[in-house]
Amino acid sequence: MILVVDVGNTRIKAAVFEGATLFEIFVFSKMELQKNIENILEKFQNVTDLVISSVGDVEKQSFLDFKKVLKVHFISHEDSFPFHNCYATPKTLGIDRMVLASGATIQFPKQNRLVIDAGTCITYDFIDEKDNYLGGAIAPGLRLRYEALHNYTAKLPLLSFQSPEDFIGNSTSESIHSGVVNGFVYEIDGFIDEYKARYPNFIIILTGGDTDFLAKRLKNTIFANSNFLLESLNQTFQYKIKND
Ligand SMILES: Nc1ncnc2c1ncn2[C@@H]1O[C@H](COP(=O)(O)OP(=O)(O)OP(=O)(O)O)[C@@H](O)[C@H]1O
Ligand SMILES: CC(C)(CO)[C@@H](O)C(=O)NCCC(=O)O
Ligand SMILES: [K+]
Repeated sequence: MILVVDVGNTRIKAAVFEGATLFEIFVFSKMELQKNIENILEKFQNVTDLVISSVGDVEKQSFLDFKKVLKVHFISHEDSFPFHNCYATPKTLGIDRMVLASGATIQFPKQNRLVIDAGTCITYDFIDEKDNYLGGAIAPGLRLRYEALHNYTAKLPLLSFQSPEDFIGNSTSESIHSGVVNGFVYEIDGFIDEYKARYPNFIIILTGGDTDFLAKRLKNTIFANSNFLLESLNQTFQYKIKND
């Protein structure tokens, strides 16, 4: 069994796999990292490998402490990946984006793929049918937009996500919800339309913390899977051990 851990900028997500089978998912904060991993290992005593993809600011040492009991692997730019990286600055490409691109390449062979990860940031990643990773886009995620409005103005309150009544907001809160939520959805649909103008066929995979909310609202057909990064991490690791 392997334990995969995705360290994002907001939360940590972990999952236990045996082959392709996902047993359980865990979500926790950085503060509770070690305690949670200990609990997972207590529950799943057959875990032999810990596989980490991190874009967050968690100390490597927090994971290295587990070296006494299992093998610890940090997915890094030096690993083998199933795509050709055409990014002009491959070393600065986020490991989470590389893992998503691997998952898309492995799960959806021989086709153009667009991966949209709506997390702390929203990222777009495009891998063409010849398995060239081309790049994409990075923008603030949904929650970050609410926070930015509040943090960088004097008068705007910090609101929690709420579906806007209409695109014409008739109060401060409705204006904020419309700007953030409708703006987010229009932006994503707009990006997808740009990709469509360049590539007649591609599949769209949607993942990240805002998957369920977005899946209902986008006009395009998508594969919505909030566990796609965890599944891709498992597949990236299987690919790495076969190819290293
Ligand atoms: N319990 C929660 N805590 C924080 N964000 C949540 C929660 N539930 C849903 N969300 C939504 O998920 C988004 C954050 O996504 P996610 O948790 O995937 O981010 P993350 O942990 O930083 O991961 P990544 O760095 O991979 O984006 C926010 O925009 C927020 O609207
Ligand atoms: C964009 C984020 C923050 C998304 O999690 C992460 O992939 C990252 O830190 N990327 C580095 C920059 C890049 O991907 O080009
Ligand atoms: K993200």
